[in-house]
Amino acid sequence: MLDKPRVIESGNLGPMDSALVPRYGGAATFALLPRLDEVERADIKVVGVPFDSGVSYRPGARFGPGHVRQSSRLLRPYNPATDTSPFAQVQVADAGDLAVNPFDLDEAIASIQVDALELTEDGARLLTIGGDHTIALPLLRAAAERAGGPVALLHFDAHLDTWDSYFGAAYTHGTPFRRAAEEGLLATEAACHVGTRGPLYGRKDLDDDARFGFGIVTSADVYRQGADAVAARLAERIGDRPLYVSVDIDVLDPAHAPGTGTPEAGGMSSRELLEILRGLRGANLVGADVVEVAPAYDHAELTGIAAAHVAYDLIGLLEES
Ligand SMILES: N=C(N)NCCCC(=O)O
Ligand SMILES: [Zn+2]
Ligand SMILES: [Zn+2]
Repeated sequence: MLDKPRVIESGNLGPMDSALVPRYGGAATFALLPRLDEVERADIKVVGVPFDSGVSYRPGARFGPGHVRQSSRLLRPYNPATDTSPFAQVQVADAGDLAVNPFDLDEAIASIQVDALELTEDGARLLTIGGDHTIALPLLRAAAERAGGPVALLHFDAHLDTWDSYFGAAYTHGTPFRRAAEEGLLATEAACHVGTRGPLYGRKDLDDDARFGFGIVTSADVYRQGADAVAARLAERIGDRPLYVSVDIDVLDPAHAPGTGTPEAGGMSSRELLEILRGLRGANLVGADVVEVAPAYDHAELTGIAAAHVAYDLIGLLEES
């Protein structure tokens, strides 16, 4: 059967209809959505960046996009938490994976930026699946260019990722937000890390981070204050600025997301992360990524499923922006 029945709402081509086609068969697109070449145009494009040449510990996030797509087969079209059907009001499509050079980091970063600009030329917004966190830098460059200036940033991560360099290298998965701040891509008064925890190299890491203007909501803050209060504070800080959201899946506790490259104990639950995202409804989201899914360390698709659900809620936020 070549022409598979799809859910169609408001003229938008949605996921394959899992009541009529086995959702576990055939090649996976994100949430079984149509490929970009199957639609005339798309308002939101899901794109994979299979790249992990910037990692400082376990490799494997290059397999993240394929794994998250596989883990997204069970997503359904209606999200009761927000009373919305994220694929109904706008056209969402899977743009496949970027062809990124694994042997030349500079070329990879440059090409991700070019491709992100090309994919958003028609006004579409991107939900990117990584890939290691290095890719957030070119994605932020493209987002700031499209927004016409610095963007607000919510960075969900166990790590600050504002370190300066590793082995003398300036472009790594531990440094993208320092580079972004140096390049003036961020409205740093509206930039915040959420979910940070774990040992640092020294007190200086926090001082440097504060000097760039980032706010910090630690994993312990989320635990003590709760998701709703944290989301309200973040929403206030962001205001109506164009917002980019970057989710490093290691923001979740290793119990919720074991399949990642630099795991740290004491993290948020998937429920807390999803509830914070839902508390951001009304924000002016211009782009988002979910990165650092390394399937070789995943069990029972825990990490892939968490990443797929986070991406699904991010699409809901993009759709409403
Ligand atoms: N972006 C992620 N996932 N990790 C950064 C860890 C940097 C380090 O090795 O200290
Ligand atoms: Zn991290
Ligand atoms: Zn990170």
